[in-house]
Amino acid sequence: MSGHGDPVPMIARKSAALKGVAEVPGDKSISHRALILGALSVGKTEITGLLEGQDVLDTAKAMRAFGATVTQHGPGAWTVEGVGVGGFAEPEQVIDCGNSGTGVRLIMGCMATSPITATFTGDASLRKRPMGRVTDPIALFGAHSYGRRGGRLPMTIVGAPDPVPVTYTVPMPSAQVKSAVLLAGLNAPGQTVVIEKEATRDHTERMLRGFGAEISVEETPEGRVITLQGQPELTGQTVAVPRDPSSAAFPVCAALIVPGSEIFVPGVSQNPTRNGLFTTLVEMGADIAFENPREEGGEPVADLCVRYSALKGIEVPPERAASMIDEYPVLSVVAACATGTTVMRGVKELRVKESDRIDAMARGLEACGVSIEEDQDTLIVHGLGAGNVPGGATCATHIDHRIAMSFLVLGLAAQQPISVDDGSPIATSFPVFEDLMRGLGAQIERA
Ligand SMILES: O=C(O)C1=C[C@@H](OP(=O)(O)O)[C@@H](O)[C@H](O)C1
Ligand SMILES: C=C(OP(=O)(O)O)C(=O)O
Repeated sequence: MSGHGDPVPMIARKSAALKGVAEVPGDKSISHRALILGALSVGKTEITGLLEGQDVLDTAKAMRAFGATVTQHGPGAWTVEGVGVGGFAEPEQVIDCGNSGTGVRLIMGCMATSPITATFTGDASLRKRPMGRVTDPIALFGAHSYGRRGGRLPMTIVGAPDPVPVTYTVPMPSAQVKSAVLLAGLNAPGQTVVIEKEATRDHTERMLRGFGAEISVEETPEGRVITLQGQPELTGQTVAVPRDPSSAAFPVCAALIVPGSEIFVPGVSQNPTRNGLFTTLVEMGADIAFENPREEGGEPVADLCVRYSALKGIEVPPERAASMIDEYPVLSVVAACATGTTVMRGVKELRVKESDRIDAMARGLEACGVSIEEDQDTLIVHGLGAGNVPGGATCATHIDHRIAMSFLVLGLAAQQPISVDDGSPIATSFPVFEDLMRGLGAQIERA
């Protein structure tokens, strides 16, 4: 919701070894897509393991506003009775996507080729984020958009009454933009082609195929060429949402930096377009066993067994950035506890997330006594080694869940407690974070 309530200051203190099982919630990206594709299908979609974070709840509400019937039956168990491709009704009220870039951008895409008008808004963080990256390609289908200067929310989209198919090369590595174009292409006649120079998370492609769309992906020297046949009949499916690797990152990184820790994190998605953090941590010397690899709900998953490790800084290959884009904040915390320097290049997309994540991490790490270097596209952290981060600061989270969780993780291993000014945004993606971390032995409290 666009209202951002009272701030919730939180504090994390140096903790004894973390132990136990961390059952992290369902994947946020897949949860949004399950609701949206369910709404665009004919018949009933049954979802288990849905993330009940605020971002996803806002998408559920939006799908109701466009005419779908979305019902919760129990924890994580939801059904969607869809209206079919091209069947969206015109919402009577403003669509409030709260804190969620994924929600607003994907929904703008899927209404842009229907003869309806919708107005979108979000919280103070989302209202600062660029929407031109979606309104540019949907204009090619024939949609019009009227927003604030700089392509900011609130924004009204007038859908194309007679959409034409589009061939579009995504100018930045963004699964949200790729997905918005594919979802718009669903209700255009003929073939919509999306070209991405760097592979980004592929849940939309996988799920569109699973719901019955004709979609092909070709790896070419120019990048991944995705071809979608327009106006398919999508039919309701059963979707088992795997656990979110981006949420798993927090207990995993906490266990790596708190001496003596050993935790088990079951059923985490290992989709190769999402698992860059785990590859990076192993290169830094992390003791992570990937047990029982299997397929669940069309995604590769594994159980992770993670033990405290003495880590060393590395240079993260820039071409890995898209597969770990949301994990750089917590990686920079791990880097502060490693020996040597960790270089993260090719990360300028971090500047347009819920906050400018390069700036937020740089300022917070400096306040905690860690030395950093940054430029527009780079963050470099000079690690102090395990147990040597002074801490003793309050870090600003800028309505950004991942910044809040990252500094709370650092507080578990720092010499002095670390506070965050506002932990409330954690509920957007990981509503059980506090309880889950405390269950492992982490000293995290509301301040
Ligand atoms: O498509 C998605 O579900 C997402 C794509 C990424 O954003 P961009 O597309 O802006 O890179 C990521 O940061 C976000 O958390 C979820
Ligand atoms: C960037 C993120 O989400 P969104 O873009 O959906 O707000 C995130 O969850 O880290």
